[in-house]
Amino acid sequence: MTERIDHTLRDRWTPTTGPLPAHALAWLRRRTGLAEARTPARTPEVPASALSDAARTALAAVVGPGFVRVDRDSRLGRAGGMSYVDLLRRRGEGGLAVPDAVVLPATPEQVADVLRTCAEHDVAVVPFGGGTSVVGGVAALRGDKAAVLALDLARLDRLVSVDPVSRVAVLQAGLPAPEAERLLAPHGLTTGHVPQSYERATIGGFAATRSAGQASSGYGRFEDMVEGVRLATPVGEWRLGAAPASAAGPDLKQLVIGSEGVLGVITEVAVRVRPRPAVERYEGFVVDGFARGTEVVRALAQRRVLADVTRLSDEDETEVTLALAGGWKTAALKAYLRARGIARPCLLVLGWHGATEAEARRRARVVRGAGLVPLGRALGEAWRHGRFNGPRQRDALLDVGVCVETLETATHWSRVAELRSAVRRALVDALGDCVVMCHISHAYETGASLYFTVLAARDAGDPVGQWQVAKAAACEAIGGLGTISHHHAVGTDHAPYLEAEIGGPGVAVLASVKRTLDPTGVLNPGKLIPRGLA
Ligand SMILES: Cc1cc2nc3c(=O)[nH]c(=O)nc-3n(C[C@H](O)[C@H](O)[C@H](O)COP(=O)(O)OP(=O)(O)OC[C@H]3O[C@@H](n4cnc5c(N)ncnc54)[C@H](O)[C@@H]3O)c2cc1C
Repeated sequence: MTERIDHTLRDRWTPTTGPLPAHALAWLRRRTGLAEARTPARTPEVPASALSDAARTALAAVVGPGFVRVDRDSRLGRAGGMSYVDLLRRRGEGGLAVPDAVVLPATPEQVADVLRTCAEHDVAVVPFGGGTSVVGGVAALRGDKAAVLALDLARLDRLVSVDPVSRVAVLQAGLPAPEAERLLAPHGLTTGHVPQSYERATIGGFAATRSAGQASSGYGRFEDMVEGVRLATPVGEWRLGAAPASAAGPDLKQLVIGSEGVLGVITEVAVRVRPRPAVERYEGFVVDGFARGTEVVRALAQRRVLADVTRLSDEDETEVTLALAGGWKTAALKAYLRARGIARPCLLVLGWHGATEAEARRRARVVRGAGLVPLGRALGEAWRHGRFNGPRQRDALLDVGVCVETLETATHWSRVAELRSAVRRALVDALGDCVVMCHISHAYETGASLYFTVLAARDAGDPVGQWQVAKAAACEAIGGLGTISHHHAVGTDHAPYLEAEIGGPGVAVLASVKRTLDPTGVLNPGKLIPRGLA
C-alpha cells in the first residue's frame, strides 16, 4: 500500500515548502495590502473516538484489527480535504470535523462488508481516495449517525486487467494517478488524465467527481474515459458498463460517475486507455486581450483542431505570472510585447501529444495565422515543468497570511465574457483589495470552463468567514449563467446551489436512488444532495 497520508497531517500539500521569493512577497504586499504580521498555526483539537466497541470489533473482523485505526494521527490525516478552508481548519481556525476511525479494506468484497457492518451499527462512511477534494467532499460529517469513519481506499491499489486490443484497463479505485500510470507504462498505455492534483488524487476519486485533467481537450474528461464501474453499496454490488455504447435505457453508469460517495463506493473502474505519446510538444503564445484569445480558442474548438492541452490566461493572470517570474528575461519579454503593439498580453499555452515529432509539429501548425505572437517552446515547457506546483505555492502563500483559493465554472461561448465579469465583480465586492485571475483550461465546441484564482490579505479575525462570504457571492453570481462546478464537484460547498441547476425533480431523483441503494443513509452524509432532501 502506498502511504499517502501525513505531509504532515495535511495542513499542507507536501511536508516542506520553500519560502516565497522576496520579490513575490513585495508584489503581494503592494497588490493586496498584506501586512507583516501572521497568525501562528495552532494544532487542531481531536476529540475522543465515538466508535462503539461493538462496531470496532465487527469492523476488525472484516478488515483485520490493524486496519481499523482510532489513533489521533490516522484520524487527523483523513479529516477533510484540501480546500483553503480545510487547510485553515487544520491550522486551528474554526471547527474541524475529525472521523472517529479510519478503516482500510483490501478488496471490493471487504468494502461491501464494511458498508453492511456500518449500516448495522449506525456508523456513517466517508469514502476517502486521495483526500484532495476542494469542495468539502471528504468532510467527516456524521449526519444523524452515532459515529463516522473515513473509508480509506489506499489498499485497493491493483491493476486488475488490461485488454490491449480494446484498449481498456481495469484499475482499482484507490490507485493514486502516478501509480496507475506506472502500472500502465509497461503496456505502452496511459489514461492521459493529468489534473493539477495528479500527485495525490485516485482513480476512484476521479470517477466519483467527474474530474477533468489538464489534457482534457485531447483525452477527454474522466467520465469520457470510464467504460465501466464496480460499485459496492449497503444493499449489494452494482456493476455497470457492458459495452462501449448501449441503447439499453438511460446510461446508469453516468449516475454513478459523479455520485461523490453518496450512492456507493466505487471499487474498480474500467478505463479507456491510449498509447503513450512518444512526443509532447508545448509552445507558448501571447494574444492581445482575453476576448481575442477566447475567439482563437473557440475557433480551434469548433474546427475540432484543439491542442491536447489548451490553457488561456486572462490579463490579470498573465500579469501575475510575469510579475512573479521577475528577472531580466521577463523584462525583455515585456519590452518585446510592447514593441509588437500588444497592449493587453494574455498567455496561451498549447500542448500537442503525438507518436512522432513530425505529427506533433503538423498538429501545431493549425494555429498559424490566428494572430498569435509565438514565444516558442521554452515558455510552453516551463509551464509543463511547473504544472503541479500550484499546491506548493499555495502552502507558501498560506504561510505568509494570504487568503488563496480557486473556484471554477463553465458556460457556453456566448456567455463567457458575462460570466467572467460577474464572478470577478462578486469577488472584488466581497474581498476588497484582491487579485482575481482567470483562465480557460478546458474548451469544447460549445463553450469553455473558467477557472479563477483569488489572492487577498487574510482577515486574521475571521479567515474562514472571509472566504465563505466571498465564495457564496461568487456562487450566486454563477447562478443562471453557468454551472456551479465544471470539475471540482458538489461536496458540501456547492450542495445549496444544486437544486437551482438541476431542478427539484433532479434532486428528488438523486434522493430516491440514494434511498434505494443506501436505505439507512450511512453513505457520505451532507454531500451532493442538498441538506434535508437526502
Ligand atoms: C491543488 C488541487 C488541484 C486540483 N486540480 C484539479 C484538476 O485539475 N481537475 C480536477 O478535476 N480536480 C482537481 N482538483 C480536485 C480534486 O483533486 C478532484 O476532485 C479529484 O478527483 C479527487 O480525487 P481524490 O482521490 O482525491 O478524491 P477524494 O478527495 O478523496 O474524494 C472526492 C469525493 O469523491 C468521493 N470518493 C472518493 N473515492 C471514492 C470512491 N472510490 N467511491 C466513491 N466515492 C469516492 C469522496 O467521498 C468525496 O466525496 C484539485 C484539487 C486540489 C487540492
